[in-house]
Amino acid sequence: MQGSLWRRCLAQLEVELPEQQFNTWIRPLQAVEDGRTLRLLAPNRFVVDWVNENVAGRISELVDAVGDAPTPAVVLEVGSRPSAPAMTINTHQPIGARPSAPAAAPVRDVPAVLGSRLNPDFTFANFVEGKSNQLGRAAAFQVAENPGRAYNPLFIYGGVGLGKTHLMHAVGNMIKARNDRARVAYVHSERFVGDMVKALQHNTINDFKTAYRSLDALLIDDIQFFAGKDRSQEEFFHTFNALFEGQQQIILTCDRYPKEVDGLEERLKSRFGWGLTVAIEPPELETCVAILMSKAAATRVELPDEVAFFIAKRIRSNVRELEGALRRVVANSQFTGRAITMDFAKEALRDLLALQDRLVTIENIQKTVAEYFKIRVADLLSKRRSRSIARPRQVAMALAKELTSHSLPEIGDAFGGRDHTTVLHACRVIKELRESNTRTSEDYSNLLRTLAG
Ligand SMILES: Nc1ncnc2c1ncn2[C@@H]1O[C@H](COP(=O)(O)OP(=O)(O)OP(=O)(O)O)[C@@H](O)[C@H]1O
Repeated sequence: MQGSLWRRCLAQLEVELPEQQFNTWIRPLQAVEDGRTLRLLAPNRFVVDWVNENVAGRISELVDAVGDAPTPAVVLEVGSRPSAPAMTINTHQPIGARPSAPAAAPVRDVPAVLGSRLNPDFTFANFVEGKSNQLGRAAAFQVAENPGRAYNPLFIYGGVGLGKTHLMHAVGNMIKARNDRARVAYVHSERFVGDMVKALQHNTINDFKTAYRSLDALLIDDIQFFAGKDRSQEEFFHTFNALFEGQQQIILTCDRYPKEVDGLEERLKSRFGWGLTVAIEPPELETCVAILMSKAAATRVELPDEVAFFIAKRIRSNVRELEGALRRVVANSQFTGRAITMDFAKEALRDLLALQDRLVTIENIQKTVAEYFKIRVADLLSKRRSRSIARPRQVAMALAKELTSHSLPEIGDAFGGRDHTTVLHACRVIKELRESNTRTSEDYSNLLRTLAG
């Protein structure tokens, strides 16, 4: 059982920390208490580093406050207890709900209704690691090594084309590589909805249910498509519960943090947070360059460093666009027989770059918003809180969220180093005001038109 001292600390931390932080960093900790020491075992070094930097002091204070004298020493390290699944610190997880997968199913193939749609090209080996995706990759790798037991569900979210699907397939491929009898299915959420509708029409919903529930791992991509589809959510809710209780692995991706998906049932949102929720951020320049080099090497194309840097600097939106640009350069070079040089790349990408130049940047938004409200950009970045500055700042933040692929922390940074929760708050306020206040609604629409045409 989980030690009572840590349980009391946990209860307090759950109240004090934002839910996402608590779920990501604190919930995965496993506690071992012996009266003198409270050992906190973290699944990997990222968790250790984060806890050390952000909450270690607070944990010590809480242990001081709630522990018996003499206060136990707190030790934080990477590790896990041997019987991890039953003892994982997960206040919602039914402990020992079902110890193992159902007894030997007669056929171990993925049922026909699902088909195995894993893409063999998406592996860990060709996934380039960088600061932006480090935690996501580490978590995915652990899930692949220990499906159903490391983090369940694993929820990966982030903007388009940043590698969520790639990571998800990488997990599936690794699970299959380690155990070719494992039933792993990748299903886009639109396909789930479509298959379910068909099953209802053809009266085969029971087969549909059995098929999904017999999996060892279910990977569902882009779950934002479930929004507003109540019957599918209902079905998925039961599938989720059945898999979760059987300790079968669930991996989900989404273009945003689960709580922010409008039209998704609360009970699903809360379940999505039971395991680990990780964000994939847009890659920084060096990672973009490394991705380009790796993709070029995979197709045996020689890509000079300076050209890789040039493409990475100019195409900043996402990895898919980056790949598209590289493909275009390579195709042109193969077609014309010319070597890939800087001049060649500039020429090959001329149209794309012109388009890119017209894309909206945060700086551009700040400039336009400042002009519109007749204030200075510096005001937007300042700490001033008067309404005449704070409201335009919130509008600018909401526009940055809507029109760019930058993450909330990046937007916060670009507005004078603000926290991502401030950006989130701004987006919510503006969304509400656009519905209730004509003035704000008009201002916002005018700005949208100016910026995005
Ligand atoms: N870190 C990376 N290393 C190598 N390739 C990457 C990386 N990140 C993304 N990619 C590549 O970028 C392309 C887009 O990635 P992917 O389809 O996984 O994005 P996504 O986040 O699922 O996007 P969407 O939300 O649109 O589904 C893929 O070809 C993928 O291989």
